[in-house]
Amino acid sequence: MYRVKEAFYTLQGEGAQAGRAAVFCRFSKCNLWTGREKDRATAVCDFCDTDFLGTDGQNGGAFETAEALSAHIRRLWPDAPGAPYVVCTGGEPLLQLDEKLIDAFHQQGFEVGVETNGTLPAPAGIDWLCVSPKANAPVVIEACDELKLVYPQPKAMPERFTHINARHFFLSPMASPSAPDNDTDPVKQSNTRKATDYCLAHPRWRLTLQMHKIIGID
Ligand SMILES: C[S@@+](CC[C@H](N)C(=O)[O-])C[C@H]1O[C@@H](n2cnc3c(N)ncnc32)[C@H](O)[C@@H]1O
Ligand SMILES: Nc1nc2[nH]cc(C(=O)O)c2c(=O)[nH]1
Ligand code: SF4
Ligand SMILES: [Mg+2]
Repeated sequence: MYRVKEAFYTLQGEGAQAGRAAVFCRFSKCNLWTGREKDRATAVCDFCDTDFLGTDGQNGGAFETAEALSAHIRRLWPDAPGAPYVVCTGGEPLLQLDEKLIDAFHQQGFEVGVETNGTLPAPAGIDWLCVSPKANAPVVIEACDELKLVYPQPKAMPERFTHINARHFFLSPMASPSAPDNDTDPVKQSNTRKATDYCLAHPRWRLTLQMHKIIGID
């Protein structure tokens, strides 16, 4: 059984695939926060900008089989040329994503991207793996396509992750959890300046912005 909070067609807003059309499959649950506001202050990850509780979002639900979920996601891809792309996110997708589901997405013609906090092993077959470490949570994934670190995190500064075998190293300025866009988020504006300064001083790192919050889409 796979539990999905929501699924929607949009542009990937972050990282090296930013601007690419994708179906986002947002899995329910996370291992670093319950998703309840009352628990945020004591959570390992306390800045999450996402509601991943339950299965009640748009196109959400509980799916008995990998075939059922992959067919559901396929229906959200347009009938037009261009390589179909699904981004598995959450919550923490690696609590649920298994090889069976990756195979089923491939059967439907999708390339499979994953956004993970890196604390759980990744199944084989992922086409694009993005690891985004959180506070002092141990990262067990040692190779990925992109390392996308939310900045600044006092317990997860960039130097801790440069040993990871990644094609790209990104800093993503930390947004206020509930701000709908950048214009109404002075904390994010200040964090963007800090991330910019870090990248200028450490050119291995590149700046990435949450493009969807700039252009006002999901
Ligand atoms: C909601 S998480 C879900 C996937 C996975 N649990 C993870 O943390 O990578 C999706 C992406 O949003 C980023 N994110 C979450 N809260 C954020 C915030 N307040 N500001 C900037 N990025 C944030 C995460 O770091 C991650 O790259
Ligand atoms: N457009 C858009 N791009 C994204 N990239 C990563 C996201 C996520 O929440 O995993 C995300 C998201 O929520 N929306
Ligand atoms: S950002 Fe990722 S790791 Fe942190 S609480 Fe949200 S879903 Fe979990
Ligand atoms: Mg998001």
